[in-house]
Amino acid sequence: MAEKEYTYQDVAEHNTKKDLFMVIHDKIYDTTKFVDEHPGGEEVMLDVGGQDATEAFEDVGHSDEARETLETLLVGSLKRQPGDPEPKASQPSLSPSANTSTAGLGTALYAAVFIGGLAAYGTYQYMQAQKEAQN
Ligand code: HEM
Repeated sequence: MAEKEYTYQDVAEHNTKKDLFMVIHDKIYDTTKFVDEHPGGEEVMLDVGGQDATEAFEDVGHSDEARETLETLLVGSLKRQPGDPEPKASQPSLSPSANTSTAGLGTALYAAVFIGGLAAYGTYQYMQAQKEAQN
């Protein structure tokens, strides 16, 4: 069966108890049949009906069993359109600025070690010179 593609607009139309879709990790799930069986209650399901439920689903820390159930409800994948919200990632994404500052720290560390080395070398040279002056 070819995977059907839905836009956020398509999913948003399925937001009632009788017709309930949700987006989790950019996949579309038809949770209509499951909503009554949900151990976490129907209320929370209806809250995110027709929307991206990735964060809500992941925040609970659902079991592997819950994830297996989820897979049986798969009906398609999300067709992202310009202007749609970014994928909701549960893991913190590294922003470019965070990367730069980490790189900056590395460079500073190398610089510190290098300067330390120079100072030690300088001291050594100085002591050698002192020794020779004594002879
Ligand atoms: C189709 C999607 C979902 C499936 C298949 C699912 C399945 C389950 C299952 C099997 C449990 C029992 C505990 C476990 O095995 O982890 C559970 C508990 C729970 N779920 Fe979901 N769930 C879904 C979506 C959601 C969403 C979107 C929310 C929140 C907005 C939610 C909130 C909860 C909560 C709060 C519990 C804990 C209930 C308790 O411990 O008393 N679930 N879910």
